[in-house]
Amino acid sequence: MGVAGCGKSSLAALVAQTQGLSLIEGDDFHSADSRAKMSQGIALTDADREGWLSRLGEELRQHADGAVLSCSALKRQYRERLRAAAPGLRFVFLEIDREQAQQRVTARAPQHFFSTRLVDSQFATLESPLGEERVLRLDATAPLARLQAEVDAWLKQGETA
Ligand SMILES: Nc1ncnc2c1ncn2[C@@H]1O[C@H](COP(=O)(O)OP(=O)(O)OP(=O)(O)O)[C@@H](O)[C@H]1O
Ligand SMILES: O=C(O)[C@H](O)[C@@H](O)[C@H](O)[C@H](O)CO
Repeated sequence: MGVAGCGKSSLAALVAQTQGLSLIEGDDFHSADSRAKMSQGIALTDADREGWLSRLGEELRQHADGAVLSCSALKRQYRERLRAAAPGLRFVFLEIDREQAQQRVTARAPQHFFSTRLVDSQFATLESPLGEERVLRLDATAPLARLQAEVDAWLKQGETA
């Protein structure tokens, strides 16, 4: 989880591969309207995210033996929705600052639907998950291989906040 550009998709794909788990790419489950809004620089609302979270919850239920989900999960209420669908769900929080996120989103803009104008709104919406159960905070600017190793170690050792 984390704001646009923090590296959710990149890390989730690596973790899914090394753990032998299915990958659920959260962006694939946004409605066409939501994707159009984001590409036009219009931030999603709770109502926009409602059906999306239901679809993601359904995906998690269908992968009861485990999966890796890349999902912004910016607000606590969104995370609670996902936890309700998958009790014991763990969250890896990729923490990044505004400047770095903006840089990454701008650099990938030619190949990505997400508008470079929406980075500020991602930070305005973000409610830190620190203090919630089963959350691992990682520095999103560390090399991907190191992030993946940290996640693997965390999964192996059991819960660490
Ligand atoms: N640890 C990292 N170090 C350097 N660059 C990274 C790292 N993780 C991701 N990136 C790069 O940052 C950009 C954003 O990564 P990615 O698409 O995985 O983020 P995201 O959080 O899934 O974004 P979104 O949800 O907005 O699609 C990509 O260009 C990716 O190659
Ligand atoms: O909740 C949201 O606002 C969205 O899920 C976004 O975070 C983007 O889809 C994603 O980051 C793509 O760049």
